[in-house]
Amino acid sequence: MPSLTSMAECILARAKKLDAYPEAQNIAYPSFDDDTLDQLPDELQDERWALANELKQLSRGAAQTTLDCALSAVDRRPCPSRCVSLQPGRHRTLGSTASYGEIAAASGLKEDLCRRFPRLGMGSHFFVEDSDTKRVRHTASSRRLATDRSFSDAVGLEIDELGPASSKLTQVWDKHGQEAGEPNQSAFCMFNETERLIFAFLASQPERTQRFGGAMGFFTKGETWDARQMLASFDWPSIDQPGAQVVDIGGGNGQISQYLAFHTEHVHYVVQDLAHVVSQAPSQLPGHLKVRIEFVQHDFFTPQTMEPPPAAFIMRYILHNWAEKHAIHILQNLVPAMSKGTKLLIYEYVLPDQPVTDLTGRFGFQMDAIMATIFNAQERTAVEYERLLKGADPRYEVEAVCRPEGSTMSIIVVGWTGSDRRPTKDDNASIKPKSGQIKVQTEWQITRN
Ligand SMILES: C[S@@+](CC[C@H](N)C(=O)[O-])C[C@H]1O[C@@H](n2cnc3c(N)ncnc32)[C@H](O)[C@@H]1O
Repeated sequence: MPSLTSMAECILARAKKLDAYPEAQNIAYPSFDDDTLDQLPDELQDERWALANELKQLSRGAAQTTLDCALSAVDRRPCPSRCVSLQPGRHRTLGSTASYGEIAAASGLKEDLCRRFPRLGMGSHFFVEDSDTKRVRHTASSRRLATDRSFSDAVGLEIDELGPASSKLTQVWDKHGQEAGEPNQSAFCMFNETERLIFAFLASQPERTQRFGGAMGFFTKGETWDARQMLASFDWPSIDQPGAQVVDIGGGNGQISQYLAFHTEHVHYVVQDLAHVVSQAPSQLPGHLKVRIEFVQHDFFTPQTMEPPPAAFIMRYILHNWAEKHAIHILQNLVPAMSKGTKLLIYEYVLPDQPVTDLTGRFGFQMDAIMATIFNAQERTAVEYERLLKGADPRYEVEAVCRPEGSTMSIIVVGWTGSDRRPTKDDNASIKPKSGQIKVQTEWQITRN
């Protein structure tokens, strides 16, 4: 470990880089009142995250850092979710400052509670109390919660749904085994005492459904999630021929197909999903894309029957929702429609095969824990994706794993080494999986040896 002084020098260099931003924009430096670095370009976000993270932990010491982490749920939970912030719009009666009595009247909570819990949050610069008037006002953190709906949805989802549900993970492993892979036996299901999957379960509770949707919107906005990565990672002109079809498996409302249709000329997109999704989705499609995009009901746990085979299949955010045996099943169901030249493009997090401390890298591990909690599923490393594909069918061949600069997400380009004709059982018997052939490079490209 470097000395504290040399770490501080590193911080100084980073701080200068970050300061250059408000200076160039002619805005104030960040404070607890006003987070002026909030709109930093994505490439600087990691710099910000790294600014003093390690030094902060070292200066607090091992025990206190661990306690801080353990206490964070107690620290934050009652404060934002119960007092003022998680229901923006609900407390418009409050002015720019409020007494504890006014907060109590607006929130319907006892004044005593409205004093104790915000004061706890104030230790983390969440609300601030004027020492003379004892009136409370927002800081940048509490104001953001009160004014940005999708942000408060994201925080609310973590505090009220995912955190409590994840406490059941070890009980799930005890009850169903560590290989537990059934989504209806997940920690989320155990916590909510249901066997219904999260979407079906939440469907009967509009507020929770809305919060889930808002949180997803928050987590997936910004350049690091951009659909452009799908465009950048594959040679689309090579398949953009008249008659070419691309199948968007579990494509939801066709968001990615819409984006790709806009950037290709000829390809016809077939968005497959469950009945209740495809019955609603076409109405959301802009009129000019209706001839290029078609919605078809198809359960990905049944074989594809497309004839002729499509130029490519896309799977975005599909495999990470499923444990290995189910993911293998989904991949095997593509086989009847695979042909030489057919590509499978998988858009997912691809976890590094090592612990990471940078912001975007850590998010993949957090999503891994969330997938485990909600679906008994997981994010995977590049090697695990290769193993999954080969386990489904040895004729799948990972051609590249691309993580464009600054992106959270990766695209795995998969080719098909089988013949043009429909595969038979004999094909399966004669082709053995090749292993240990991929090399992960530091820039997150994977190439074959
Ligand atoms: C996480 S969403 C991803 C949606 C879309 N691919 C995207 O990136 O916006 C998973 C999708 O899988 C669909 N899905 C779930 N089970 C399915 C099944 N058995 N067959 C087809 N689609 C399914 C869901 O309806 C949902 O649209």
